[in-house]
Amino acid sequence: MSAENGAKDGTITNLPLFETKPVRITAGVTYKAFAGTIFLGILLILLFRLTNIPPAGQPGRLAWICMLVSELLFSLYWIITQSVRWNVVQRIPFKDRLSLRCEEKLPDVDVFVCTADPIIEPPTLVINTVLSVMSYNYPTEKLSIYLSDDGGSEFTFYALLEAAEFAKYWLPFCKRFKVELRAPAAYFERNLDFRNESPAFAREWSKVKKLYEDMNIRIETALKNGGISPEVKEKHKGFSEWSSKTTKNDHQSIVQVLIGGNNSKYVDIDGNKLPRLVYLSREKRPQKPHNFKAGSMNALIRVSSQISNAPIILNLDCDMYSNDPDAIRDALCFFLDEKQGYKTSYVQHPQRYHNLNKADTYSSKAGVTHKIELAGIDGYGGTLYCGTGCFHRRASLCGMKFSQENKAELSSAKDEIQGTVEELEEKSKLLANCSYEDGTDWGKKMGLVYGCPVEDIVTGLTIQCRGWRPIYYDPPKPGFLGIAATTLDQALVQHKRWCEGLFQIFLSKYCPFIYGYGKIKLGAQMGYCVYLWWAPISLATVCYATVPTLCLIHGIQIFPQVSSPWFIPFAYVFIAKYGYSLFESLVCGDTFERWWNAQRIWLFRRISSYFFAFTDTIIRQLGLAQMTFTITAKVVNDEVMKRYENGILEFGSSSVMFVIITTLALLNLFGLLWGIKTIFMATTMLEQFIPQIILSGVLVMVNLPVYIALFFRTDEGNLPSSVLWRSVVLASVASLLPVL
Ligand SMILES: O=c1ccn([C@@H]2O[C@H](COP(=O)(O)OP(=O)(O)O[C@H]3O[C@H](CO)[C@@H](O)[C@H](O)[C@H]3O)[C@@H](O)[C@H]2O)c(=O)[nH]1
Ligand SMILES: [Mn+2]
Repeated sequence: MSAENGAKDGTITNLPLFETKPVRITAGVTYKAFAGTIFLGILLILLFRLTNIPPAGQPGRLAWICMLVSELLFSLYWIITQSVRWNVVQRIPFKDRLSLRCEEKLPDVDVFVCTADPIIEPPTLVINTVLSVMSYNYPTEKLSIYLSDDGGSEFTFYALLEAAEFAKYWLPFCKRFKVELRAPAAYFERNLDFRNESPAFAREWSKVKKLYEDMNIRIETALKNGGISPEVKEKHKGFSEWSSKTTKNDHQSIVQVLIGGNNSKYVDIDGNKLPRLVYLSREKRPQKPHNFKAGSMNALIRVSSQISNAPIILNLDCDMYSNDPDAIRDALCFFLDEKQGYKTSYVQHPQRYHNLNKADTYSSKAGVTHKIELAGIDGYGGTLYCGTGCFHRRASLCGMKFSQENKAELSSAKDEIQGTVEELEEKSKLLANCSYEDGTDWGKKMGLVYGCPVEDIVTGLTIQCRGWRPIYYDPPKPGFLGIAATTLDQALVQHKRWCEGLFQIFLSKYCPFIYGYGKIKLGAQMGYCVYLWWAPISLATVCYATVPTLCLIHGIQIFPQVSSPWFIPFAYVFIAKYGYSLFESLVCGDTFERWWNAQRIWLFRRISSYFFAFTDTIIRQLGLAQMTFTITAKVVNDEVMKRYENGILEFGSSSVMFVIITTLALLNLFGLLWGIKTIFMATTMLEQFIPQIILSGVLVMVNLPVYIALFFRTDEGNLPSSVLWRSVVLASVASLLPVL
């Protein structure tokens, strides 16, 4: 307290605006000793495999070699994952000091929100995100919000117009009553106890809620009618940009400054200025590649440089609303700190979600990833840029190299910007045209990097390699909340895209070990590979989930028998690894149930998403296919939602991914049944198969919901019989084929 008081007489300037603390979930030595024992176990396993390869001609030789390769892959991966556990750090900003010291020189901030499709990403969802950032506790004259609409939809434009109107009530309401949650949908969903509130509040609350609901109805009605009424269209010149020929993939640039300029109509009902609000839909032509989200971000960077040119940029996906009205101030501590701030390129928040069910069925929470792994990479200065919830320094995002000299202040550049709103719009349109980037460094050395489905990760890497130091900030109260996948199909498709992109980075010139060599720390290079290796590691999992079972069915032994001393390292590594994984999850706030579900989802991802990502990436590397980007759906019907809330896995289609999952589940069921039969027949060879029977048993337990969906469920989310037949055939053929 006394230090804070000292601020007034200036002594506080030597107190930092943020602090970095090491995090220990176990004492360093304990963990290192423990990891050492696992490492020893791994070496013994590899030694056993190497020294016991069956001679040529004996059945099971190939199977044995597959196991050897898998164990090698697992071992390498285990070593890689150590990097993110040895140097975990926590960042703590002091926004009170910021307010005391920097209130006058707070920089301008531009917020970019990306949307791409009015059906998959409903306009009412998009404007919730927009409203949550418009109402930040930040000087409104320093705040600009840009919505990039890759859907080129007049519904989204219309919704944004409505939001601009509603903001006149919403902002004063939030500020007057210090509302904590500033995304209206989420806010009004909460039950309030009006007994503790003043009558004035209750009155305002009902009034604003009514305004909000009416607005939503207007937007949804327009969508349902498939068009916007002529009366509405007359009210804004912007609608003239749409004609009957406008489609998502074929239209000119549209830039509309909805709020901005010094016109008095841009104030809220209390007479306070509103933040600037801009709608952008960059030009799209069918013959021109548009580079998906990366393309839209680069158009945003250029257009905003024309209109507000703020030195700090916050980048959000359309489903990710701000959950903390002070998030900008927290982030600024990392940029404005007098000693270290000038090195900061971006401040990444973890991706958190507001729609998780209790069991976290699809393991979206990823507690260990967020609390340990990502914070562990930060310890080596390698924080990943994750595409949303990220504050950037405009200079570093635009390709500038870090140098000690450019300690340039994060001052605002808006004085230089001149011209009427119309002039700005016209100039900006040119910057959003698809031909603008021809022959430039955009997508290569400037802005977000093109050509990769995880444009964020690769862009973050290039920024670090230019000498900047990003920060991973995981606040106790989530800064942003998005929508997690609510069906298995969505979850697997999303992970397939990520995994493909990640593996592609590893195979490209951006491979961290090569591109990052000498530029980022070894720990960071390894940390990247925890994710970039998802695809190749899946091969080891596919092998482990099939080969031992197939061997079991054919009476081929693949693990040391239980009485052999060689069995000890296998058992130890298995138990220690999974035991520690459970411990970590619990420490990160998960429950046993969530951890168990996570194991299932990891298995599913690896045998389907990641495996397909591996094969597809190889095909793409051979030049046989082109990059795609499947947008993750953000809405599902009520029935699906109900099942999700009850933690029931949602299959409901005959996707190939499901066929693979089911085939493996059935195969292991066959294996286990064969094992049980052997136990009852009590033959002498039983002992040597116990490890394989246990493995099949564990896999069967993990797959229980699959059997239930196959044989017992009758709801729409079950596994269709076509999947059953196909996988029965596949599993039977696999078990009948001889094991080499
Ligand atoms: O052509 C496109 C495609 C997508 N988007 C936007 O990109 C965002 C992310 O797309 P989404 O389908 O929600 O993908 P996710 O898998 O949820 O996104 C994660 O992974 C992406 C990389 O694969 C990152 O870009 C995202 O920021 C990150 O949240 C959304 O706001 C989209 O509107 C565009 O603007 N243009
Ligand atoms: Mn998303």
